[in-house]
Parts: sequence; C-alpha cells; structure tokens
Amino acid sequence: MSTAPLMIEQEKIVVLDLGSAHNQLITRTIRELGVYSELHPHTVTAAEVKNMQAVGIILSGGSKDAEFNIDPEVFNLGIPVLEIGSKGETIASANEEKHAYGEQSHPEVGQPADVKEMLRHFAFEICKAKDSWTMKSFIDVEVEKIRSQVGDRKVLCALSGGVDSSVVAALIHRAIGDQLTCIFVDHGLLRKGEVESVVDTFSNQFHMNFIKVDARKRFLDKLKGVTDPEQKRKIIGSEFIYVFDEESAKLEGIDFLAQGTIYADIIESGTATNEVIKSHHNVGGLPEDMDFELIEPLKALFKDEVRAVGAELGLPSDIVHRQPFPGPGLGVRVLGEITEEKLDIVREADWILREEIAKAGLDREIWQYFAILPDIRSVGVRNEKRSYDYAVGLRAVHSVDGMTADWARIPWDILEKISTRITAEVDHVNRVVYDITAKPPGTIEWE
Ligand SMILES: Nc1ncnc2c1ncn2[C@@H]1O[C@H](COP(=O)(O)OP(=O)(O)OP(=O)(O)O)[C@@H](O)[C@H]1O
Repeated sequence: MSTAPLMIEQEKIVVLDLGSAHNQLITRTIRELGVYSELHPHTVTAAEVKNMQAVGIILSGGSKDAEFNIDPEVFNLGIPVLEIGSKGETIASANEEKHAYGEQSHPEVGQPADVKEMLRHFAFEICKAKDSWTMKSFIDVEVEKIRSQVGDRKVLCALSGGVDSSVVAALIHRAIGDQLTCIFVDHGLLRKGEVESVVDTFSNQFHMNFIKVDARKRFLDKLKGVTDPEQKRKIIGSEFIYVFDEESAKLEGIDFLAQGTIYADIIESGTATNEVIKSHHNVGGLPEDMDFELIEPLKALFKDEVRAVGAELGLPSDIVHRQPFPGPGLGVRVLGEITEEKLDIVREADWILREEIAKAGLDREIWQYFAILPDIRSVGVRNEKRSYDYAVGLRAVHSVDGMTADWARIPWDILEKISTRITAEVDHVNRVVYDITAKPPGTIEWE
C-alpha cells in the first residue's frame, strides 16, 4: 500500500491501517456516504497526511498495540481523529475541540447501521465533510486528468470484456476518443454470446478503434493433449502475451498502456501502485518490460464503484454486471484435455443455466454461477437405448469477496428445469450434478 494519495485533489477521510479486519469496510462505508476515503498504512507521517487534503482521520484497529506506533504529530494537525478498536468499538476521538465519543460500535456484519451512523456523524458533524463523492464527479475529474496526461498521444488497452478493462476503455474513450485503440483477443474460451456482446458494444455502439484478434485455433492447437491444470493456465497466459505482443507491434506511435487496476488490486498487492503492472491475473498479464507508460484511472475505486462508473458511461448491463470470470476462461471449466466439442458442451450448458437463473430472478442474487465439464462419462438411457455420455457439473455460490463462499440453495424446481433442459438440449450430456461444497474446503472454480 502506498503512502501517496490516489485522488490527490479530492477532499477525503484518511483511514490508517492499524491492523483491523474492518479497514476496507470502514473506507467503503464512508464512500457510500458520499465522502471520498482512502486507506493508508500506519507508517504514514503527519506531513504526508497534511498533504492529502484530509478533513478527518480514522485510526482503525489495535491502536494500543506498540507495533502500531503512529506519528504523534498526526494528533496536532488540527484534523479530527476517530479511533476505532480492532473489535470495532470507538476507543476515543480527539480533535482540536477535544470531542469525545463514548458510544460502542461494532462494524461486524450484522450491525452495519450502527457503524454507518457513527461514520456519518464523524464525517458530516465533526469533520464537516461535503458529500461530493459521486461517480459522475469522478468521471469529470478523471477525463480531465487523462486528457492532460495524454495530450495528443496514443493509448493502447487490452480489453477482455471483463468489468475492469471494459470500464477503463469506456472512460479513456470518453476522454480522448480515437487516440485510444483496444485489442480484444478471442481465445475461444469465452462463454456463449460474450464475443458478440464485446464486439457489439465497443465496435458498433462506442465506435472505438477496436481490434478483435481471432486466435481460437492457435490456443486450441497449443492446448492439444494437455491435461494438467497448471500447465493449461500457463499455456493460455503465455499465448495471450504472444498474441497481444504481435498485434500491438503492428500499431505505431503508442505511448501509453491502459490497465484496469482497481483498489482491491492495490490494497491486496501491498505495493506502490504505479510501478506494478497488474500482476495477479490468471491470464498471465502483460510482460513487465513493455515499453509503455501506464494509465490506471480506476485504481482508487472499489468494484461496485467501477460498475457504477461503467453504467454512468453507458456500458450495457451484461458487461457492467458481469460475474467474476477466470482469466483462462472456460479453459479451467473443461477439466482434462480441452477440445472444441467439450467447449461447445460447457458453453451450451452454461447458457441454459444462466437463462434459467435470470428467468427465476436470481441473477443478481447469486454471486457466481456456471457449468463445468468434468472429465467423466457415465451410463444413461436415451430413447430407450443405453448411452455413455458426459456429466455436467453446476456450481452456484454466494460470496462477498471470493475468499470464502457458500453454495447457493437454488430451489429444487429450478434445478430440475435446468437439468431437464441441459440433458434434452445439449448433445452428449446424460447427467447433471450440483456441487454442494463450500469454500473452504472446495474452491469456487474446479481447476
Ligand atoms: N481475451 C483478452 N483480450 C484482451 N485483453 C485481455 C484478455 N484477457 C485478459 N486481458 C487483459 O488482462 C487483464 C487481466 O486479466 P484478468 O482475466 O485477470 O481480468 P480481471 O483482472 O478480472 O480484469 P477484467 O475485469 O478486465 O477482465 C485484463 O484487465 C485485460 O486488460
């Protein structure tokens, strides 16, 4: 985590990380109130805080602990300070007028109203913050920043059709129009309808400089005969880089690379952001030695804020609300060797699942749901004849951040409908199973 502010000019409440598990929740809650907030390490100095346009400071968690000694000058800045203990209780608060709070609050899930009230009181009554943090104002500010950073030069964006890179592309396009070029690699591992939706949105509706690379055959050839999951991921990742490198080499005069880095990437990577190229991605990411300056306009935003920016920029709902989808795509949902036939099966089964979940009105309720094709065939009967065909797995989970998950209690009759449709409509499937494993001990994806 960097000590430099991400939104420099924006008035903010600074949350200092003293080891509480609630830090992110507190930061988000303040933003939901309409006040921008950033999380910073406890090692930040008073002088640094002073330069952050801070109107309030929150010390969050374990502040009595010696290992979290903070710069004592922080208390002398004339900026209100609120201390929240590691269990969420208000320990004390101090500011120039020595306001004190006796109330006890617990920002655990289950009592969010209390915390929100406490934070609202602190932000507006004590800090006199303005509720000026909206996604519309964010877009206005960022558009200006991008314009002055880029000038008349050119920007390249690797567009996956996922939420982050789609919103980055739309935002930069709003700022500089044709100076942006997007490259979308169709590796043949996307779900049904996704390629069409990406092309339609960015090429037909936004009229972007949009390059779609059809690399389906190339990826399948490389994956032929490979069954080991790690090996599959590696091949998909490195092939993506080759393809992207080849395509970008054809373009001239590009100075910048746009990245969909978001706040979670920064908080989780624990490093100064602007030096890191998004490193966690499964797709392998782009090589560190690419000769581009980075533009990362979403790096201060939480995921729900990114979605709100996307909606404000006019991106369609299927992109803005796209479920988390692994970088290697269906490559990790076809277990064992990947073939065209198996990809088709999983794509069709997944489509039916998505359709029925949407029809039942559960599509926003369930965090993630998808079909898997395990490498299993079993015996069944079809038209009074013995069949020996594939089993399809269904997975649907509730989760907040993907770290833990519980399986979704989809009503039986909906599961029945999905199963009946899959076995009737998808060739070579004679059995459907539902995964009832939580994470842990399972993972959300099967590979
Ligand atoms: N098929 C693709 N075509 C072009 N770029 C891609 C593709 N897949 C991934 N990328 C690029 O690599 C980045 C990281 O990919 P990853 O699959 O880990 O997605 P992510 O972190 O969820 O972001 P996103 O929401 O943009 O997909 C993407 O943001 C995008 O810039």
